[in-house]
Amino acid sequence: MWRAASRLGAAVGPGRQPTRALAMSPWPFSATPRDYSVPNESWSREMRRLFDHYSCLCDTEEQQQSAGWCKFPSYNRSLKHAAGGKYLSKMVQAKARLFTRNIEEPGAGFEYAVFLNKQEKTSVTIFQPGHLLEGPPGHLHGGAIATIIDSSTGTLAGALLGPSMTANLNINYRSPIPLGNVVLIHCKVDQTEGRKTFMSCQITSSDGDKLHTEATGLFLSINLGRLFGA
Ligand SMILES: CCCCC/C=C\C/C=C\C/C=C\C/C=C\CCCC(=O)SCCNC(=O)CCNC(=O)[C@H](O)C(C)(C)COP(=O)(O)OP(=O)(O)OC[C@H]1O[C@@H](n2cnc3c(N)ncnc32)[C@H](O)[C@@H]1OP(=O)(O)O
Repeated sequence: MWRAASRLGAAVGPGRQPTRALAMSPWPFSATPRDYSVPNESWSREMRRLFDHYSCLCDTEEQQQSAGWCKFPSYNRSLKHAAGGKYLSKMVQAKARLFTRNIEEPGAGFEYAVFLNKQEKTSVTIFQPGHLLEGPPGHLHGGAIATIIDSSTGTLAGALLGPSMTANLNINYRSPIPLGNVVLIHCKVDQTEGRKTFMSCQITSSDGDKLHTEATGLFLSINLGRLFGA
């Protein structure tokens, strides 16, 4: 991992602090990673209500201990996820952006926040799909549904196992999702076998009454260095 990072020209390694190095860097980038999964002006009342509800479950250290919930930060680059929010390098993939965070207009694309319960190996994503994600008239594109499922299950797999990749995803689309409607994406780990983690996922309306989508997926933990040819 360290070897792969140094191949990227990163100022990381045992005993080295990339964020501090960045603070002294001449590059015009922020050293503080922006968390995109926080309320903005496009969030509906329902989206904010759900955000507050899950945030309350993980408000204090004490509550985190008992309930096991925490909000997972969401950056706009997967390299930052891999490095715990820090920049690994300014030079590599400078234009690369995480697919779900590359529409800049608030509310136009994927507005979401992931809450994890590591003890129970579950997560809930609150998701408000924007108007640029249209498939059937007025409704969410099936590929966008697959994307948010992949991101939600992938985040849970990544948080529990470290770097991992989707090997398989099976999706049953049960009822269309209207654009702008807030939905919940419930993910859980069904089974772990060595490097393999089998997950399942359901998308429901925010009151839980309507089932929109069901999915299962297989994630394989990987050596991140392999992605960079190490
Ligand atoms: C991406 C890393 C980022 C790091 C992140 C760190 C923390 C994460 C935290 C937050 C993340 C934030 C956001 C997350 C957002 C999005 C997540 C998106 C994830 C993706 O969007 S990711 C892109 C799509 N994804 C691919 O692009 C994969 C292409 N693919 C491959 O790279 C290889 O294919 C790989 C690595 C999957 C396996 O390769 P490999 O060489 O390591 O393993 P191998 O083939 O030997 O298989 C070992 C055992 O798994 C079984 N097996 C394999 N594949 C199977 C299948 N499909 N069905 C059933 N069983 C299967 C074999 O049968 C064998 O089983 P057995 O051991 O029993 O014989």
